[in-house]
Amino acid sequence: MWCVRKMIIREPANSRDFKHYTTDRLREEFLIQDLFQVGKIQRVYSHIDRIITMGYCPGDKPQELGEGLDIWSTLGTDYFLERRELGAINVGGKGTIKVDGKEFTMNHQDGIYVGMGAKEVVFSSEDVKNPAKFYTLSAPAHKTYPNVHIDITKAKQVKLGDQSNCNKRTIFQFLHPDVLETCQLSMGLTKMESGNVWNTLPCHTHERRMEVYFYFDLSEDDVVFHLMGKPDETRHIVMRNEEAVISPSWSIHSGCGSTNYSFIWGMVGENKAFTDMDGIDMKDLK
Ligand SMILES: O=C[C@H](O)[C@@H](O)CC(=O)C(=O)O
Ligand SMILES: [Zn+2]
Repeated sequence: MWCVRKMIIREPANSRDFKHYTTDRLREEFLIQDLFQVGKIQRVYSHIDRIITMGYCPGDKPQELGEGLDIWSTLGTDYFLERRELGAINVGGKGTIKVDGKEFTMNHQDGIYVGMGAKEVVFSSEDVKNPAKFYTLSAPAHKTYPNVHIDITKAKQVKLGDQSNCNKRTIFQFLHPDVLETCQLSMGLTKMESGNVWNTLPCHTHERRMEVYFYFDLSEDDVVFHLMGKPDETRHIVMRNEEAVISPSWSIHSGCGSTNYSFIWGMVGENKAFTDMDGIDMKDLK
């Protein structure tokens, strides 16, 4: 893992090398920690589809999207969103996001899409004691679509699973073609019901898109065993509250919690077809 001018860089991993990774190596390559430290910004740039996973947690001072970054030497542009789009969901207290002077109120669980070309994006918290936590993804873009604020009631809902399989959950699709337009970024939030612990089972891959999962709503003593790898060669990463994990296109991404939890998923790649998945038969898992 290496850090270039305040952004951690993650290189892609191939599935043949992946088989030999130790627990430490798995965590170094795929796990993203320390997303929300008041007054600090976390940014992890993956060479897989060039997705950037970020955490903004403003204290008494607002935070600017590209703050502290040498934009030219990291992104090769004059400003952060010159050739990029962005999605964010607030998992903390009330805050605001100002996009080129227009202020969007961001309540807990509100999402936003910011299109290519926005010059200034500023994150603020209303109450420093209960700061906003903006989980933010950005991907390369080549066209400008309008900025849209989406509260959770405007997200498209899909109910999946059942209590007897411990996987009853609701998928809230925020950045989805039926809700708003993006170039390539898809994003949403999945909530497990009480007593339900398995996400994304039966599991899948999607050769055409990579995905990042961000787990939250967990207590200090709870964990999610996040499963990854080729379906016949799985590994796990123990994840704690407010940590994210990168999933290459060849990898499953599923998990089992010590309790119920929520997670934000984000995808980039060839298409935005949420249902374009290569389903894995339970019998083929190893
Ligand atoms: O490709 C789609 C993603 O893996 C997730 O949206 C799956 C998910 O939220 C779930 O099944 O609970
Ligand atoms: Zn997926």
